[in-house]
Amino acid sequence: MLKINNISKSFENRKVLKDVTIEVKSETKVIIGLNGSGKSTLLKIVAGIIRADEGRVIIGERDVTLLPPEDRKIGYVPQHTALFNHLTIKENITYSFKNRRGSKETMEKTIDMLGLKEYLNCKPYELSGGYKSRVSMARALVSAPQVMLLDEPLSDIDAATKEKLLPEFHFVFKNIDIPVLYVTHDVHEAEAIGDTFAVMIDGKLIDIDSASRAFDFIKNKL
Ligand SMILES: Nc1ncnc2c1ncn2[C@@H]1O[C@H](COP(=O)(O)OP(=O)(O)OP(=O)(O)O)[C@@H](O)[C@H]1O
Repeated sequence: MLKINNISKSFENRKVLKDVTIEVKSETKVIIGLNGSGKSTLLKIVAGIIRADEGRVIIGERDVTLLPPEDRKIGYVPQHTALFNHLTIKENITYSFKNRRGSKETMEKTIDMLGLKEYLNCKPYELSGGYKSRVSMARALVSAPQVMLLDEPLSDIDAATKEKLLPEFHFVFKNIDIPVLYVTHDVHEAEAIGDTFAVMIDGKLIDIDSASRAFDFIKNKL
């Protein structure tokens, strides 16, 4: 279980997260929101990249609020993630594996689930955008995280490739059976990947019962 309790954050005296509280069980919770509503800031706080002004982040029984990113056991796929072009796909994936936990078995399972076996000796520039997304996902998964965070991981991907990837990612999330927090502004993507949904409006997070209600909610609040 991931618990985000009463998180607030200001930048230059402007409050961008306002008392955000959310619980994510072993499920994929999608946060839908407009540009600038605070989604990436929330993920970065959970990942430990930036510090909240107030509030706590709890993973299972561990309060990780003050821990550095590498001690949180979190897999994080940032927006516009970059791969190392001079390294092979295998080296890109094992790069984080070498520095963290995770077993050879987890690595092989991840590579298998994401259909990357035959590309291990390629360089990133030889792969399509869709396959690069699979590699970014694999890189986050090989260290056997207790929570996965994904910040618009398919924002650079064309619609047809997205159609193909979403069910595959859905399968991966079901298989790893940990809390997954997935950020997007695309309602169709949210529906395809999510078990539960929340909408971020101007720094406030509200649980909603279906992705299709997100924009009604946003319009009513604007
Ligand atoms: N380091 C920073 N310094 C100052 N302001 C920031 C910083 N990071 C984010 N902001 C501001 O905080 C607000 C929320 O940004 P955030 O990136 O979290 O939104 P978002 O919902 O992820 O949007 P997008 O979909 O465009 O990525 C924005 O107004 C942004 O300009």
